[in-house]
Amino acid sequence: MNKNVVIIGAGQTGRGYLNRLIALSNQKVTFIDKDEVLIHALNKQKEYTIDFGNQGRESIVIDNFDAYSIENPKAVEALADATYVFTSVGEKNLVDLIPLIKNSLKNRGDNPLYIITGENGVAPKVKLIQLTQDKRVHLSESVIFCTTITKENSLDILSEDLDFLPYDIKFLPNPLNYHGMVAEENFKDLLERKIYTYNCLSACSAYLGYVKGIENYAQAGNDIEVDKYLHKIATSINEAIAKEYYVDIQKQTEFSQMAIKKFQNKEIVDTVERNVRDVDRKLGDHERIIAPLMLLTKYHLESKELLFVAASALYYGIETDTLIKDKDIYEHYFGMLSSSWINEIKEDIKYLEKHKDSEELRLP
Ligand SMILES: NC(=O)c1ccc[n+]([C@@H]2O[C@H](COP(=O)([O-])OP(=O)(O)OC[C@H]3O[C@@H](n4cnc5c(N)ncnc54)[C@H](O)[C@@H]3O)[C@@H](O)[C@H]2O)c1
Ligand SMILES: O=P(O)(O)OC[C@@H](O)[C@@H](O)[C@H](O)[C@H](O)CO
Repeated sequence: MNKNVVIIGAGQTGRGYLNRLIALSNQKVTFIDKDEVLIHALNKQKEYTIDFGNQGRESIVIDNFDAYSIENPKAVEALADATYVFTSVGEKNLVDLIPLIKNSLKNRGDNPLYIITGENGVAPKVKLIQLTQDKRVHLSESVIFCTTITKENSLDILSEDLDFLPYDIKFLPNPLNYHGMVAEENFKDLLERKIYTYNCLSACSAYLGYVKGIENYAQAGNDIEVDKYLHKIATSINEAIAKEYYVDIQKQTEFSQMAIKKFQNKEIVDTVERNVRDVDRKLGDHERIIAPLMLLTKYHLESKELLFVAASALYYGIETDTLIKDKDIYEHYFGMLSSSWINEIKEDIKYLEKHKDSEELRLP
């Protein structure tokens, strides 16, 4: 395939996952990133390796790329020549890409530009919507199921062994003929279901792991109490999600079981720290904790365990000073929930504060 491909964001997903699928299709790629140190390292080393730990898959050496910092005029040139631009910068950073992409449109011919987001979030492309004022620009989305983790002080990546990238075909004229990329017709539902199942359960392991003082992510997921919470929460949210998205309950249960299995897999050496990051985003109304709680409300269900996860996330935010400054943080983050649920969260916070110094926190 001779289409030019750019990946904005040469981090864990951009470098370790999106480009793996593209490199395995023998396609060249241009990375663009704001991190000058990372770009310098990519240009100096000219290759990096993706390892799969003990999952039984051979490592892959990746050397199919050029790499430019956003300040380099060659970044704009590469964008002007690109047919496909994948992003993997974090949903909240997408708006920052608008000036760069707009700039590249000035040097572009009539050819269409297809931007495919590779971000967690239920509608990440909305952040780029103003680009579609230019009729050449088309926005699509993909959903990232694969976990990729940077190795310390290295370009190399440790990855889950999964080459499966569903993407929204509705906004593209042709399928993406790259390894592992799968056209999805009913994409919006899949993306929401993924965030409310996988990322909800991921947040459960992560924030419960945090309050229990566990640093290794799979260890957190395998903790006896956390495991019990994960299964109870899955049972409640599955019922609501199956109803909301008209999915067979058995199919949704299997979906959540795959998520729990993945987050408990000790071969994927991930950290609680990576999974708790950006708590302000993760506590958003359409995100992994509040949206499933709202679905529970809609279908007259409840989960004390998920409320405790919400409290643990807030507690993490308070402790790390990473919440939005608001005089009423309960109203700010939980204003959509019923007052009785907000009161439960407040009680949970008191419990967490009371047991702050205990050797090992027991989940209530
Ligand atoms: N790592 C995973 O396992 C995983 C799994 C599922 C989804 N995701 C999603 O993938 C996306 C990327 O996550 P990641 O883990 O690769 O993060 P990361 O921090 O490893 O990489 C993000 C990269 O984007 C770059 N960046 C940020 N803002 C930029 C800007 N304005 N212009 C250019 N470059 C910019 C950063 O410098 C960094 O190199 C996120 O939306 C995340 O939710 C990641
Ligand atoms: O990448 P974030 O910060 O949105 O979320 C952290 C994890 O939930 C996430 O990376 C998952 O591991 C991933 O989405 C795979 O399901």
